[in-house]
Amino acid sequence: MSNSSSETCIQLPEHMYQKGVKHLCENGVTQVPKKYILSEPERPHNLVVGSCIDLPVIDFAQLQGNDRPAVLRSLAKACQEYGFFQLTNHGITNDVVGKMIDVSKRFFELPFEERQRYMSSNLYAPVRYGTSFNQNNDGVFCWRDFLKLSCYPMQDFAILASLGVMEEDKAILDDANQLTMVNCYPSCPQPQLTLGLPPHSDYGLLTLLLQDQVEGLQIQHKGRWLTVKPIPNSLVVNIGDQFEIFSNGRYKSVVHRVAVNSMSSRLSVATLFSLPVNHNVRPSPELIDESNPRRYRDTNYADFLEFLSSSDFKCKKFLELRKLR
Ligand SMILES: O=C(O)CCC(=O)C(=O)O
Ligand SMILES: [Fe+2]
Repeated sequence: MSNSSSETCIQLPEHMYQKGVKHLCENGVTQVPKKYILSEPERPHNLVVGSCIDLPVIDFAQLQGNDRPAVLRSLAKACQEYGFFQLTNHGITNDVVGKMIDVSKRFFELPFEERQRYMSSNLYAPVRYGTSFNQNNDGVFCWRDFLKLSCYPMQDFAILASLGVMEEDKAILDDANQLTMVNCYPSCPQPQLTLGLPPHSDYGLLTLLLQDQVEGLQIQHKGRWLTVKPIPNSLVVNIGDQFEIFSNGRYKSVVHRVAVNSMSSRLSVATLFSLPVNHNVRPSPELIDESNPRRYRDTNYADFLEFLSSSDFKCKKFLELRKLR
């Protein structure tokens, strides 16, 4: 397959892209339109040779038992080294996990006219069907459609115990926001030219990700892109920017991206847990001392949204801007 040059690649009217990738595919697009083609250095080069990793696995059932101290140590190590881990035995039954994936797939299989009812340009709409990352702003579009759902927040955070912070700091979790992004990455005729999601870190505290059995998530580790091997019925958990700040840099919000493939469509359900819009996040006082001074300035979600609408969404720039020098 050739690396299509600008002379041969297709261009469609802008309103076609705004309707989403699935809609394009349903309308018989067999080549990646120019709108989605990344510049040469930004393209995924390790689609074929990309190494697959087994992320550290945390067994949630063991966390509740006698081995808790050892499991908390493994959890801390995973958050420091990878910023990611897979969670097994999380208590959500396989039946519920299967139904979540199934109902999500069925949404994207609805006729376009049905899906379109949920489209909105308002970033705060509680239910929103959209495409790319930020379709109002993206220069190059990514090969993803999504359904965003505002949810009732979860409550239990063993991860705070792994950092060793005390009760009062758990107040950070009061009034938190929970957003669920159901991501659909349709199969792509030229996956070497585009990405399902560009390199980014997640803005919130934590992200829990349920994925089907199709590989695609890649994390940056020691300068390489590593593909996460899905474990059936498990959740991938990753540290977000707010948690990196709260932990004063002990835990890492790691850059990741999504590669697409020509064989099958991929589905993931990402639940992003973050602080309320106007709540400031700052390093926990318990994690600051003379030898480990405060490393980040106060920040909130409104700052992040402003960053998103004002500049290109690239790598870790937001977190870099919050660092104290
Ligand atoms: O689909 C995936 O595997 C990752 C999704 C993701 O990174 C996100 O929604 O922030
Ligand atoms: Fe992400």
